[in-house]
Amino acid sequence: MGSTVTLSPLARLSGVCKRYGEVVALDGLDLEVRDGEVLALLGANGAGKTTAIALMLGLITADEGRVQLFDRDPRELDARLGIGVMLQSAGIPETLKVRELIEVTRSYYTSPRSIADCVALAGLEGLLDRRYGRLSGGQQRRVQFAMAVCGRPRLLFLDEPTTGLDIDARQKLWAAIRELVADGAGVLLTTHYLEEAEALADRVVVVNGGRVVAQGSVAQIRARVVQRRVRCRSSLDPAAVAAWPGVNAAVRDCERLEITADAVEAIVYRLLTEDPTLADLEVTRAGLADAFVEITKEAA
Ligand SMILES: Nc1ncnc2c1ncn2[C@@H]1O[C@H](COP(=O)(O)OP(=O)(O)OP(=O)(O)O)[C@@H](O)[C@H]1O
Repeated sequence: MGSTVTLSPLARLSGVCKRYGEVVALDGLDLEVRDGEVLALLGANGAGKTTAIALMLGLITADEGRVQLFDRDPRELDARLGIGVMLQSAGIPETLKVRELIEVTRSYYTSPRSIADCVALAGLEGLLDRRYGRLSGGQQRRVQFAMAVCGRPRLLFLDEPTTGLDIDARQKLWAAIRELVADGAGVLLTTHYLEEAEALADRVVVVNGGRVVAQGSVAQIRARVVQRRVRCRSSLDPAAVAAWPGVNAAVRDCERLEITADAVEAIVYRLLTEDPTLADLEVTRAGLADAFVEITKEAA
C-alpha cells in the first residue's frame, strides 16, 4: 500500500496538561503512536483517554505541552486527512442510507477505498441500502468502522470499537484491524474489553489520573503481576484458606473457591491434602485485566 516507515511517530503528545476548571484531566501526558502498530490506551473511567484522543484530533487544545499529528498541528486540515476516527458518540444522520454515508465520507479523501472494499472490511454485506437509523447497534458500529477506514487512513483512532458487537462481529473487526496494521497503518485503540487489547495491541499504555502509570508490550504489562489464580470446587472455608501462608486472597464464588497467590504450588498441594473431594482444579496466570487493576491500584 506504499506506506513509508517514518522516524517520527504518527501522533505525539509531549508533556501535555489539560484542565477543565478544577479538574485536571491530563497531567503531563507523553504518548506516541507509530506506523504499523496497535497502541492500546487503557485506564479506568475518567483516566483521561478521551481527552488525549480529542487533543490528537484537534478538537480541543492543550493548556501546556505539545500535540502533533504527522509532525503538524492537528487543527490543520491536511494533517486530519491522514486519520480515520471511530468515536463513542458518532452523531451520524439517521435518515441517510449506509451507501450514502460511506460515499459522503469517501468524498473528503484524495484516494479512498472502493465501496466494495469498505463493505468487505467492515462486514456490511446486504446493508448498503438500509437507513442508518434502522440498523441494530452492532450494525451501526460496523458502519462507523467503514466510515473510519474508507479514506485509507495512516492513523486510525478506535474508541471502544467493539462495544455492542457479538462475538462473531468482534472477531471479524479484529481481523480487519490486523489487516490494516499489516498494511502499515497505526491504530490508537481504547477499550474496556481487556481481551481486545490482548488480542490486538503491540504496545499498551495504562493511564491513571491523566498520567502514564505503565507501558510496554502486553506480556511486559502482564509480567508486572506475578499473581496466579487457583479455582476449584471445594467445601473448604474461604476464611480459613485466606489465612494460609502465601495466600493473598480467598473467596467463594457460588460453589467455587477462588484463591489468588504469588506462588501456587504449595497451596495446591495443601488444598488436595485437606479436601480429598476437591474437583475442577484450575490454575491460571493473571490476565491483562488483573495486571491493569493492580497497576492502577499501585499508582493510586
Ligand atoms: N468537557 C469537560 N468538562 C469538564 N470535565 C471534563 C470534560 N471532559 C472530561 N472531563 C473530566 O476530565 C477527566 C478525564 O475524562 P476523560 O473523558 O478523558 O476520561 P476517559 O479515560 O476517557 O474516561 P471513560 O473511560 O469514562 O471514557 C474526568 O475527570 C472527566 O470528568
